[in-house]
Amino acid sequence: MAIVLGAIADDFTGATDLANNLVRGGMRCVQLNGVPELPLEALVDTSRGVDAVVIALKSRSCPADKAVADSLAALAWLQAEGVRQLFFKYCSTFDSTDEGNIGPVSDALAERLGACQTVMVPAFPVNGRTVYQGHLFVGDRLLNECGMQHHPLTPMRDADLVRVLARQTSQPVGLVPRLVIAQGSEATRRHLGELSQQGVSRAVCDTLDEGDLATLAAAVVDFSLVTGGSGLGQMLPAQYRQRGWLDELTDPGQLAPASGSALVLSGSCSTATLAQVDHFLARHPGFALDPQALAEGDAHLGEALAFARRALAGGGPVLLYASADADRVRQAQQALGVKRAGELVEAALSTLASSLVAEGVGRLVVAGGETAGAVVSALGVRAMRIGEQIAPGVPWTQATLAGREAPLSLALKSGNFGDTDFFTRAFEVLTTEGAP
Ligand SMILES: Nc1ncnc2c1ncn2[C@@H]1O[C@H](COP(=O)(O)OP(=O)(O)OP(=O)(O)O)[C@@H](O)[C@H]1O
Ligand SMILES: O=C(O)[C@@H](O)C(=O)CO
Repeated sequence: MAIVLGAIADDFTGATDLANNLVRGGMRCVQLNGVPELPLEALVDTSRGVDAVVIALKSRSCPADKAVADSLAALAWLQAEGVRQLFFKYCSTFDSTDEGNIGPVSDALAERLGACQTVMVPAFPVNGRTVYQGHLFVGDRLLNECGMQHHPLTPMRDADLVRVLARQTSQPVGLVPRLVIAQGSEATRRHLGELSQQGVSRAVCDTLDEGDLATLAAAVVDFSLVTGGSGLGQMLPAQYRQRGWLDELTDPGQLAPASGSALVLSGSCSTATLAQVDHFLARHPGFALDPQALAEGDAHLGEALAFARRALAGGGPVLLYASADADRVRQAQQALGVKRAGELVEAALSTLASSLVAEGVGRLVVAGGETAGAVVSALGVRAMRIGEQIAPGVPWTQATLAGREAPLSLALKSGNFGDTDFFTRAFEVLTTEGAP
């Protein structure tokens, strides 16, 4: 059967989040990192069939024109592969700035696809992200009070998504309210049609729970372009199956047993990650990277590497992190600039990953989407298979690396996903070589 869904994710953790939900919905899904340069068949084994391809980009916080260019290149590749529906995946906390990139990328994709209207469905209720009257909540807090107002790159200081999106696009933005969604998919489709007649081409959708997501999935299954978080991706496979676009439920297959030592790299400063770092450090060794020390030369990075080597020789797992609270992030950003502080951390974690994977790390957890994009690109990971779920939105994945016999097991954790014990639990749920 043809590829049903092509997705473009604006960061790497978001891509594995979506791929995970598609696999759990019974789709055979492949994640490709960066705009592919070769046809699918040249990149992965397609003999079991592929229902969905998720392309991970690092386009969330780069300049809007680059995000648009990369997304259009990814779309061209997906169109050449012949996908039925296009999904633009962004964060369940709608991470963006007033310049973009959600608005400009959605506009460019819609224009190229000839889509008169698309929906914005960021909600991911299982992880506490819901939308009501167009306002995004994380748990019981509005988006701008949940910690996201301190994000190092895309601080979210407004919870009203209609207003947030309106600042990023010249397209008219409207709302599909819960009152309509509660009446079912027919009423929702009708409401979208009415909005379209009024010229509203971007529809932010309220969503309180998975029932609402299922209703929305049924209402938009025939749209050429949908946008949102992985929650919508969780519900689309059932719609595709009803239309006969998918084979009966497929077994996503198991990953090979993992091998090699265990390392966690964290560049995420999100609230959940900070608690996970503390929890890990109470049990295992860790080294804190300081962006200002990194700016002074290679010595700090050398210390981190030496620390990791010693600790990994002791059995691991080991944590190397730049994760810091809002005050320390602000301090680093004031001294170095926002961009440079982020780049120094991403470059350091990428260098550490490359050295330590070459020396035998085989189980790697990376926290943070931008961080994961940098690390995974530095490792040269082009394609990933999805395996067991560690927490909602975070699966183990496996990649084949040039010059490495055993596959690398990789988990890319979105900043605010996972319970406090995520970094230790991740290694416990992974099947390792020699385990009974
Ligand atoms: N101590 C620090 N000072 C300044 N910037 C930092 C510091 N630590 C990390 N950063 C930067 O902050 C950014 C964090 O973004 P990242 O996407 O990796 O995490 P996240 O937003 O929590 O994750 P996600 O996008 O998956 O929710 C990165 O660019 C990282 O390099
Ligand atoms: O949707 C989410 O919250 C995540 O997949 C993500 O994109 C974090 O970067």
